[in-house]
Amino acid sequence: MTEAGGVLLSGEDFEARLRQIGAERYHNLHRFHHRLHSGQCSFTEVQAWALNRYYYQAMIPIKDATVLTRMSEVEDRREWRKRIEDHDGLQPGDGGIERWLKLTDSLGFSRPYVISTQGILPGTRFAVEAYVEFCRSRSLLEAIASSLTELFSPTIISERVAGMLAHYDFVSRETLAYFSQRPVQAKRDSDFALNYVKTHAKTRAEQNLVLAALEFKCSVLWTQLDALWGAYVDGAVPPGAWVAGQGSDKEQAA
Ligand SMILES: O=C(O)c1cc(C(=O)O)c2c(n1)C(=O)C(=O)c1cc(C(=O)O)[nH]c1-2
Repeated sequence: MTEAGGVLLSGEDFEARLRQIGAERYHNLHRFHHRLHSGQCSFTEVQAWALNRYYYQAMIPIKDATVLTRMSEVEDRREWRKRIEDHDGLQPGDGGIERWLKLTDSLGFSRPYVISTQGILPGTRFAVEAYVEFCRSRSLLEAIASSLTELFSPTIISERVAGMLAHYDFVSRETLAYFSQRPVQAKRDSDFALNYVKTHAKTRAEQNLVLAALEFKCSVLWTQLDALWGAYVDGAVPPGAWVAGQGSDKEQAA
């Protein structure tokens, strides 16, 4: 049947279109990730990546909390709240944000500096804020669809951990512990999100909104890496953003 936006895609074709977006646009294809995973990043570039990505990590549970408030089904909330628990942990010293801070600790940053986010790039801030705002203002279907990049994250995470362990003597399995939990969590989360969009996008127009949400999210991830490349590989650090030596434990103590 033809309707607004085209012919309704079968579940199989719809999923294939989603996977095609990942194959063409996911941030595993970005040159910054090739540089990071193949050992070509300087220590400063790895520091900049970890410092900036902290903001993404810190905002994910806030994004997920806004999505949760719009879920009217108990089963959906029960599933979705696990995402918040993964990042915030169930007690102090636990959870993904804490594990990310162990990474920034190991790279020499002081925690108050990282948590303040004062040194992050404007490009990081704008991209992450756009993601949170998208999830706040668009339909629940689009908000859930925008998390579907996680379908593709287990592969990039295994490439990243293997590559970074092989090439950088300043990282270890312990300092990369954040990533040890993510593939299982991402699989669980993306199974739920994929099933949700396949069940709830009942018209082609809705399917198109889901596809567009995934494209938008790929751009959120891509833009963050563009910002890192411009600032720390090309050397055009925007005014006010972190430069090597700032925000360190040593600076804090001085
Ligand atoms: O390491 C990565 O490349 C990567 C990618 C993504 C993603 O694809 O959005 C997430 C994560 N990691 C991640 O750790 C994470 O907690 C996460 C949550 C979400 C989301 O959209 O709700 N994506 C991602």
